[in-house]
Amino acid sequence: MPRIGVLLINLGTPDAPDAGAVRRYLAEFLSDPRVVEIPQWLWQPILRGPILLTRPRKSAHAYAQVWTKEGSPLAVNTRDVAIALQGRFGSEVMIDWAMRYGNPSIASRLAALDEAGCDRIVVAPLYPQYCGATTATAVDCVSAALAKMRAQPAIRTLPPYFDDPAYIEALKMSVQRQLDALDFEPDLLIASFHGMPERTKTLGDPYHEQSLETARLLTQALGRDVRVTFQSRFGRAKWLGPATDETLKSLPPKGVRTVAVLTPGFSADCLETLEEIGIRGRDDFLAAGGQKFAHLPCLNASPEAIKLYKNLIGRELAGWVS
Ligand SMILES: C=CC1=C(C)c2cc3[nH]c(cc4nc(cc5[nH]c(cc1n2)c(C)c5CCC(=O)O)C(CCC(=O)O)=C4C)c(C)c3C=C
Ligand SMILES: [Fe+2]
Ligand SMILES: [Fe+2]
Repeated sequence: MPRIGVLLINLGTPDAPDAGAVRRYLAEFLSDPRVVEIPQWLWQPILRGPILLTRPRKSAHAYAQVWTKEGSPLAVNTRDVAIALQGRFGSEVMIDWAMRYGNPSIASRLAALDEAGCDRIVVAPLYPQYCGATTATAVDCVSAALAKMRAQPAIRTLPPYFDDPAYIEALKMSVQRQLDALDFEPDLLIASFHGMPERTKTLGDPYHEQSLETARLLTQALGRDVRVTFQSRFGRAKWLGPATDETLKSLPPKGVRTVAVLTPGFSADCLETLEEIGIRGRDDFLAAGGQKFAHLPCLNASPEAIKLYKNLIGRELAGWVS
């Protein structure tokens, strides 16, 4: 019987690409005070009113464009990482996966690991850069589930790995492999990270700094420039910039005709990479006069990714496995 569990956690996704499922998902996600840091008495009427009345239909349309036969890309890619990683560990270690919002929930997979006899668990939020809205809320959710258990497992959490040489190496290998497969040499390589409200930086969130450091190390490793941008702006507040969409539109008039965009802050391809970058980003760039556009896939369950996670998680298992 396995005694050690590993729970890979990713952000979350709707159960289906329809407005009802997207509404349920967005209601849970956007009610998290770690994600929208506005007092709930003020925010809930806005969320339950204009946002949940209009956004689900628009988002469902976007999800439908990237949905796969097996389900949401984020869930499928995260599941595939868990399956591939299980093959790299012995039967003493049980690898499972969960979504912070939606299904499979963190509480349900922790319960499954507990039932399988795991009394030691490594919690691995699959976010290279720490952010209150991603890493912290995943750990909060684990803690909330543990708070309901009489006999708790021992817990270790995977630290952010934004500057880990193993992560930079995985990104470098993956980017080089994908650039080699293109039929063009891009004038510019862009690293697009998910955005955050700018004030979270002043409040002490290290996300911005860690994203810039990842890009700096990747620039060094690749020996070529990497332009940093931030995507997926939400709401009216000022977000981190420069914005990916505005940057893509501004480049062709400046003579940049071909680009390749990577999304190194996302461990798995999802709506934000496949639709926002792969479809809308491409359209924006070509409409502005660009000639060739490539969206480079995330690490997903690639050999580079599995080698990386084996290494990162293996370190957390020190003293727990022989
Ligand atoms: C205030 C709103 C949002 C913050 C803050 C935010 C931070 C944040 N998000 C990710 C990663 C992902 N976000 C995804 C989808 C998504 N994000 C927001 C809003 C905020 N994100 C919304 C409303 C949505 C849903 C889709 C939409 O309606 O536009 C996803 C993809 C989910 C999927 O199902 O594919 C990911 C992944 C990070 C890393 C981050 C902070 C660093
Ligand atoms: Fe997001
Ligand atoms: Fe988006």
